Amino acid sequence: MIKISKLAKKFKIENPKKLSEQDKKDPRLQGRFFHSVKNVQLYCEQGEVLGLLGPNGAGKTTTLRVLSTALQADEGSIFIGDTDVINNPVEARKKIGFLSGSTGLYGRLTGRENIAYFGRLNGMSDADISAKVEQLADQLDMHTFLDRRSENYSTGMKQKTSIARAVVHNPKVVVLDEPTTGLDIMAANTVIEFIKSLKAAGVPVIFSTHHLDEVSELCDKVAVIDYGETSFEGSVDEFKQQSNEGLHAAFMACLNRGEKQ
Ligand SMILES: Nc1ncnc2c1ncn2[C@@H]1O[C@H](COP(=O)(O)OP(=O)(O)OP(=O)(O)O)[C@@H](O)[C@H]1O
Repeated sequence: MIKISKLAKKFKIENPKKLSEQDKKDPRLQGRFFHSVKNVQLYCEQGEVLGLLGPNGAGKTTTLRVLSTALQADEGSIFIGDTDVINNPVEARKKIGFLSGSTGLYGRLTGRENIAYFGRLNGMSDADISAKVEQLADQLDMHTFLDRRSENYSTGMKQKTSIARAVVHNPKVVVLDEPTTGLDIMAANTVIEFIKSLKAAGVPVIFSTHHLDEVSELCDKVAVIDYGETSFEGSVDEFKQQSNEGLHAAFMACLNRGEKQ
């Protein structure tokens, strides 16, 4: 179970001149601080997949980075089962598999070595790592490139390796930031099937996406973040009911942008 309540995270702006034009006009910019996440809540039960939606800059990545302990929250609470993530980040980290958009692979290592390295960091035995890498290579269709140096991997190969690395230690929950962005249809499909296998194994998965068809196919729940606040949280059916003109219109109906601009 993952439960986020009233989460807030702001960043100090060291150089206001470097802000993007969009950020300069954003109501979350207050003095020297940009309040990226102001009031986010979401809840994902055992075996559920939650799709995190929101326009560019809404605060999805910031939320997922706080959830995965890469960033510290300013306010709010996060629980993974009984574990208080904000007060026990070291314990929480062992329970989380996190795919971030920004973490690179070690180019001089092969895919297998990259994944094994993370397994070792998580205290796994060599035998357990070998067995798990084989299983993940089957699931993510990685055998043809697994023993090549990762520096020349395609985007899809890199993403599959990063996903395998994120879950090698059998985390209790999995958090994926835009896992299919930039992938071709086959690689995206492999990743979607992999998320389905996590769900089947009872692992809660939260993933951010801009692809509404993935939400429809994969998710039990949807949360929409707009200007750093959860503007919708509910089941996929409830999300679809936000409009009778399709998923895109349902998403737009969750934003209420006009009220804030
Ligand atoms: N370190 C930082 N310092 C200042 N502002 C930041 C920082 N990190 C993020 N922001 C701002 O916080 C807002 C939320 O960013 P975030 O990356 O969480 O959005 P997102 O919903 O993931 O967007 P996208 O869909 O484009 O990936 C953006 O306006 C961004 O510019």
